Amino acid sequence: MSILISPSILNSDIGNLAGELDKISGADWAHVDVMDNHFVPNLTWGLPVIEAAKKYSSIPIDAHLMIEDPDRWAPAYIEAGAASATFHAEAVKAPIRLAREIRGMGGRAGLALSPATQIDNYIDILDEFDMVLCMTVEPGFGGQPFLSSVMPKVERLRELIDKKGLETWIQVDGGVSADTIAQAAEAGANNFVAGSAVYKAEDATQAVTDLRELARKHSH
Ligand SMILES: O=C(CO)[C@H](O)[C@H](O)COP(=O)(O)O
Ligand SMILES: [Co+2]
Repeated sequence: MSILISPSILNSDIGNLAGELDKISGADWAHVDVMDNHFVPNLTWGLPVIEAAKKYSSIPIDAHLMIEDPDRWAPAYIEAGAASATFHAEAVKAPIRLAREIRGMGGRAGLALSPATQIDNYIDILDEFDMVLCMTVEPGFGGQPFLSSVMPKVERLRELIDKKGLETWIQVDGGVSADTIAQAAEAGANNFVAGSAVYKAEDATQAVTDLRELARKHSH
């Protein structure tokens, strides 16, 4: 399974969106965190930023929707230009219907699990999703420490996906850095979101290269 690096623009200089996206042109995806101040206690941005990112960069956009009522809003993110829309298990009402709608529009459908949410309810419907996002911080803010306690869930998910012969990506998001990416790769994640570790680095482009190398070295 390919290793994918998806820098989060959460802590980038959003006033210079085009330049900030340019710094990560060597990455695979640009992770855009949408927060509504209801699902999480923080407010970021919505559809216009997806449209702008699409306009100013050719990197595929990975929309992480930390919002209430994703059933209503997620398709609009694909319509706005995101290649992938990830909605939270804790917020969605009809995950199968929503995933099918996203896929029907040509997008990738992602299911996000907050740290305390288990995968048991989704095991039989894993094939409905292109990606499962295992949050390694409580959603809402960048710069929080990585929760190693989520790794057994990643390991179990990797086993289930492989046993079923699926191509579903496992994404980890939150506190991923040069110090923590190895554990996530060893547990079986293949898609790594890194916000602070990229945008607070002196050289964001180099940080992406370094993270990719570490993830490759530790994945199996
Ligand atoms: O979804 C998120 C927070 O809810 C962010 O994607 C995540 O926190 C990235 O930032 P950092 O790498 O600094 O943790
Ligand atoms: Co995110």
